[in-house]
Amino acid sequence: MAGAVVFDKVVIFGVGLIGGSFALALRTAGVVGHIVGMGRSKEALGRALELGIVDSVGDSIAAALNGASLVLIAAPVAQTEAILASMLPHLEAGTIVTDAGSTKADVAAAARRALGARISQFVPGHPIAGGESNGPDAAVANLYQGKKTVLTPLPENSAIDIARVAGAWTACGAVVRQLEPGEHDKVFAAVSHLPHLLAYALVDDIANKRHAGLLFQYAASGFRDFTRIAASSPEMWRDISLANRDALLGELDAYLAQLIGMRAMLAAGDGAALETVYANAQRARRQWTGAIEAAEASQAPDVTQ
Ligand SMILES: O=C(O)C(=O)C[C@]1(C(=O)O)C=C[C@@H](O)C=C1
Repeated sequence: MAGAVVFDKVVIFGVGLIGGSFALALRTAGVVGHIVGMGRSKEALGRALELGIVDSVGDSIAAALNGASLVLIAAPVAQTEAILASMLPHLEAGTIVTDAGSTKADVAAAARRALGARISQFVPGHPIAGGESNGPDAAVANLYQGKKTVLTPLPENSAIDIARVAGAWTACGAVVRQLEPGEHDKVFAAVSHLPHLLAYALVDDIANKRHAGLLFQYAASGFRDFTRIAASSPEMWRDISLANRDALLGELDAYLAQLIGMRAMLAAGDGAALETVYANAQRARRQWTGAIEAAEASQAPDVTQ
């Protein structure tokens, strides 16, 4: 890849869907020398090695971090502080550390507690891509292609380190944006964390009904589309929900108010009011998907030449 930043040694904590796809994407782009996998599951690490996602599995944090150019933490967000604290004694001055956590204010605070004066080496990030499957077998080289990655740099980060982390994500095919951590957490509470909570809530509610078997037997594509994300990792979403609790509570309250309003329309048989909500939502949803399609078309290579 012409002009791309090259990373001699990349260490990835968590070699599942997110970390594994990062490894495969960097490798496909030809911007990485050696990739070391780290993590708590020996089974996942072995599988990542077998699939060629990583070149080796770290025997120890000291050995893994020796000469590392870039470290990605792709583990549930509640583990960030412990992982960074375990890295600190072995962290070389030239190593940049980033993460893929879905919440950013708590990650920044955890990093400050764990790294102290070395905080400048940590550039927080969040790739806006994923899926309900996890583990190394779910990893794919094109997961980040055309997707956004949001960096929420800290005041202590150098422009060079921010650019290097941005370069890694650009090499993966992602479009890099920057947000302030609090703003990031508010945005994703609304458009990612709340939808996950709602999908889990609906499936749990149905599953707990006496006639759940009958209901699932007839549930079709509408239910499938609405609830796909309820198949995601409960541990990951427990951590995200708690880490972004205040913003998520705010969004949940607003949604409950919307539901109460719609319940009243339904109870009153007010079809016009219900239809207005449905029409507003349909218009907004179509505008949103239209904008995505237009952006994809403008990014697609010109095949007419
Ligand atoms: O597609 C999915 O399954 C996802 O959950 C992806 C999704 C999202 O909510 O859009 C979830 C968490 C990540 O932080 C980014 C993206």
